[in-house]
Amino acid sequence: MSLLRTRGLSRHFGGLIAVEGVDFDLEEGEVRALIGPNGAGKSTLVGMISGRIPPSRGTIEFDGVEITSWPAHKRIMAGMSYTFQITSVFPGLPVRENVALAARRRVPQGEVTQAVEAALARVGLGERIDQEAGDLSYGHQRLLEIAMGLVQRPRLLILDEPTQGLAEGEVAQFKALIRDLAGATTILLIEHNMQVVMEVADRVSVLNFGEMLAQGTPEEIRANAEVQAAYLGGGDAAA
Ligand SMILES: Nc1ncnc2c1ncn2[C@@H]1O[C@H](COP(=O)(O)OP(=O)(O)OP(=O)(O)O)[C@@H](O)[C@H]1O
Repeated sequence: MSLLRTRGLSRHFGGLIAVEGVDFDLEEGEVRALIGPNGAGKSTLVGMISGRIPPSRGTIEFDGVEITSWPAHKRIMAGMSYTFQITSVFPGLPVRENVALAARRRVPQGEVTQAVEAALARVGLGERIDQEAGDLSYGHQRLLEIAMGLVQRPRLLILDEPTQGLAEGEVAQFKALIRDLAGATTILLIEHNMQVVMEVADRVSVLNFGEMLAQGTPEEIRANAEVQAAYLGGGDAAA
């Protein structure tokens, strides 16, 4: 059974069709990359999956339960974790406190300290646990965000452009982390860096103008003529 399943999922903003009729299935334990040109609808799609954006039409099931109208916090409780672009980091609080706050909803009180330390060690920030989050480099703040997702022990971890702004060494660390998590945690990754996609994803889904253009292994996607025309051939993401 799929862990996540959408049927006919659509979102319109006034007359603009951001996402249209998307049927999307994620199998338990897989690493899936979601790619597509700028404005293709990737953030809108994961916004609907994570409960931040209400769909105009369609349904979402998580672990066999229809969750289409559930608020975001209820989805987190059910094991869905969504990390994006630093906005959830409190710069004035120590790294440890940031992760502990993220742990609150999912981790029993007595296990929080250990869970926080384990999550930070996993992303390579173990030695920075007592620093103020605002003093971390941009790349380390991105890794902190991932730790804040991981500490929730998610069944589905959704990462929105996790390598954006990371230094080369941090990207390598990120790839190793995803390989380490693969199998135990289902991962959905919005990613522009094609090298990362090719190296870590089991399967790739391509959105174009709000519709699912293609899905397949990284090799199949790389060889797909339609995808090349829409995406890989043209813009900066081909690198
Ligand atoms: N709140 C909104 N109001 C109006 N239009 C929106 C809104 N959010 C997104 N859109 C539009 O919907 C379309 C899809 O946007 P979305 O951000 O989902 O694409 P994306 O694939 O994530 O792009 P990027 O790679 O640039 O982040 C775009 O045309 C965008 O301008």
